[in-house]
Amino acid sequence: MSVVSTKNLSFNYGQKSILNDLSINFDKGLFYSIIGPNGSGKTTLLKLLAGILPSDRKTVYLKNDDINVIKQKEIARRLSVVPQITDMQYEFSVHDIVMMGRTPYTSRFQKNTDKDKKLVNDAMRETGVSSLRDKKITQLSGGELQRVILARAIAQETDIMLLDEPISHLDIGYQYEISELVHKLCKKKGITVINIVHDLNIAMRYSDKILMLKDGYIYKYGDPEEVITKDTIKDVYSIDVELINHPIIKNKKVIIK
Ligand SMILES: Nc1ncnc2c1ncn2[C@@H]1O[C@H](COP(=O)(O)OP(=O)(O)OP(=O)(O)O)[C@@H](O)[C@H]1O
Repeated sequence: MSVVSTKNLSFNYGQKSILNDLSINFDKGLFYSIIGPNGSGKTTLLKLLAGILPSDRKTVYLKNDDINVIKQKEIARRLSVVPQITDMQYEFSVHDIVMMGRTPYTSRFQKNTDKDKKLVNDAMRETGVSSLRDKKITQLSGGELQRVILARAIAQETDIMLLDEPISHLDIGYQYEISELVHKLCKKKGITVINIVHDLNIAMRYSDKILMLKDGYIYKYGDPEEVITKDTIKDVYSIDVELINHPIIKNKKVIIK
């Protein structure tokens, strides 16, 4: 069953057409990657799926509900977002930010429950930010901030997680750890992950399905090895690659020639 879907979704910024007639279903518990060149519409699509950008009626659905008729707080109980750029101007602590993941479940003056505290501590531990607990959010490195924002999304306990290049600022160790963690959340908790990623090898390794965008159109959609081929990469990114079998990992590796 689809937990998120689009039906003939199009989007313009002013006169400029950004997305064209996208119809796609995202099913429960699968790991989806969205790939495509800079400016192909990936972030725009993610924002429409999250209800951050307004969509036309009956073009974006969470289960069977048109996202336009779902209240913001209810959307936040169903879907969490790890955005590309998080502009942190306020002097919140890391712990405060992760606790904000619990906001969809609490009323204004309600105190945090034991469950809230446990979920927040667990999420901070899983993302390796427990030692930063009392640090100001404005004093973090790009990679630390990315992990804190992921912790907030985990604490939000949603069935759907949308991530916009969540590993772009991470060192190679954390790139691997965070990718593994998000994959584990998907497979163990049945969370549907929709992940924008530039690294084709990461996409190949973790995805159940890949959506490849070009100029706001779905260029190709399917299993990783159907989508990432010499021909599609040449056509979409204008580069020559080889796909080779790796002796240890089961997925093919993309090598630039
Ligand atoms: N607020 C905005 N106003 C006008 N045009 C915008 C706005 N945001 C994005 N665009 C344009 O929409 C197009 C798609 O942008 P989008 O951010 O969705 O691409 P992307 O595939 O995520 O790119 P990247 O890989 O660089 O992050 C681009 O041409 C961009 O310049």
